[in-house]
Amino acid sequence: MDIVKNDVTTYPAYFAGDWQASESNKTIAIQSPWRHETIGRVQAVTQSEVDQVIDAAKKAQKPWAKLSLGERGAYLNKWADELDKQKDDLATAVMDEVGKNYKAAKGEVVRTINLIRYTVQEALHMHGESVRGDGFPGGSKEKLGIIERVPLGVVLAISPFNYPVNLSASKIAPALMAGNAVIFKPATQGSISGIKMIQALDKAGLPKGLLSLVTGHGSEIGDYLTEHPGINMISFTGSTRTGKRLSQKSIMIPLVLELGGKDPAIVCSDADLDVTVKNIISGAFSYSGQRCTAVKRVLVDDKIADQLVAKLKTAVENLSVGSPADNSTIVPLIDNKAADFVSGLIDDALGKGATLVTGNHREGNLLTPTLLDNVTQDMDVAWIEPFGPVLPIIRVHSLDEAIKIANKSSFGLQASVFTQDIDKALEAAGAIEVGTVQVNGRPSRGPDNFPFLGVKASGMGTQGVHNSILSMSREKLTVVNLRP
Ligand SMILES: NC(=O)C1=CN([C@@H]2O[C@H](COP(=O)(O)OP(=O)(O)OC[C@H]3O[C@@H](n4cnc5c(N)ncnc54)[C@H](OP(=O)(O)O)[C@@H]3O)[C@@H](O)[C@H]2O)C=CC1
Ligand SMILES: O=C(O)[C@H](O)COP(=O)(O)O
Repeated sequence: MDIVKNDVTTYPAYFAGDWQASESNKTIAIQSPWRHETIGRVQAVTQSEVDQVIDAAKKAQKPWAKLSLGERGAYLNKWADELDKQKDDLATAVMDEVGKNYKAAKGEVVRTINLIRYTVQEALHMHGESVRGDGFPGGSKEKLGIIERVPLGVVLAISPFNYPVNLSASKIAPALMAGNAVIFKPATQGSISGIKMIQALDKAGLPKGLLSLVTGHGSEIGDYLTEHPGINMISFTGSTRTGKRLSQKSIMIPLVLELGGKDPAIVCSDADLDVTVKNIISGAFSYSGQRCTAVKRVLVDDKIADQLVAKLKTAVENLSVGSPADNSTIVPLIDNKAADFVSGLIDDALGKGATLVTGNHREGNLLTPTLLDNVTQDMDVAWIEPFGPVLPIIRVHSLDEAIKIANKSSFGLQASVFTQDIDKALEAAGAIEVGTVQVNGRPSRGPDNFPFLGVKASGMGTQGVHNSILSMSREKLTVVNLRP
């Protein structure tokens, strides 16, 4: 029941299998970050509606969990088929709503279709185990433990703006395959893409009540959802600030938090500079740096720093800047506030003596890619996540110094090490306090069958298809006491 008025669509929320307007009679306007106009309106869902959908989810979860894995998987495969039919439309929605370039938006949708199908296959191939008691001193062989994985109940999935389709489905698909019901709260800027994605799931004929989509500002309904006693697990991706709040508000339920990052690219003196530059540039600047796994600082050995900076400068100046519809790498940031934040970090660094190599032009929320050299540890840009197209270069005297600075960050998502010496790479990988170290490659969440995790302020728990299914289920032990 999308309502179109003056060319602007008002989208309903999805309450227990029905598309409905909220009783609040309030909607939220979604502004396109690059078309600079309202592209749709979404419902501001109320607390009592949250109560109702959680109640419905609780009821629908029980029969869902009784279905066989194959039956659950059939719904999800139909969902993937529907998304495949709609992939151009969905990619356009992502591009319009969050300003991702069309090619990357389409890539996100295709990745999501593959992720859903892979999740089905992964769940089909996961199995429990059994154990006999005689492995423990005094235990007996007659005690047969059957260990199965059972669902947690109702999973709350909260996604960020920058991957509105993929980071939603990567929570919803494993939750459903593990036998849970889902309450899905998309980022407000990202809701239209989320709604379109759920319209496809609805077409797959999912049982009513099993999944609901609640739109509304996190600042208004976020705490209510998080603290709700009907929620049994939260899977969250977003900023460290919101993630910390969730971990304070939620009460004794498992959480998986994928949060911010300040991923360093450590460049040793023996690095292959062409490989290094290619990876740093795409790592730092794709989607204007609005990725948690973007390269957010370079720690380069003094001996090759001049050479590296010259090559990076040329590459940065060749990046396309402009409209997502033209497939530009550098696109307008999600809003003006985000652009103000990045500009503030650049100003702070320049005020404290950093060298502007290139960039630092701004038109509204479109910032040109900016390279800062001679960044020092007293500058905010050395430590704070910009979520924008600025790359600070910190010169170091040794790998040890690079590792020390890398580890001084409060974040611990990923790090890259560029060197042709595998022993050195492995030594560094062992010493850097992050979830993942990439040797001679840019930080990256995928491929989605890999575990994905952050430590310190970058998160808690692990995603990736297999781990997501594990995190959304628990062990259940049945002990059969056999006759001796
Ligand atoms: N490690 C990772 O995998 C990733 C990390 N990120 C990080 O996310 C950030 C950017 O994403 P962004 O969307 O701005 O992050 P936010 O933390 O602002 O928002 C993330 C989600 O949380 C919701 N939210 C806001 N307040 C609350 C609350 N009190 N309770 C519950 N939910 C709430 C938001 O809703 P609403 O939109 O309505 O405010 C949104 O759905 C960056 O720091 C980035 O590094 C992003 C992607 C991946
Ligand atoms: O939101 C993010 O930035 C992602 O989790 C990173 O995903 P990517 O490495 O595939 O871009």
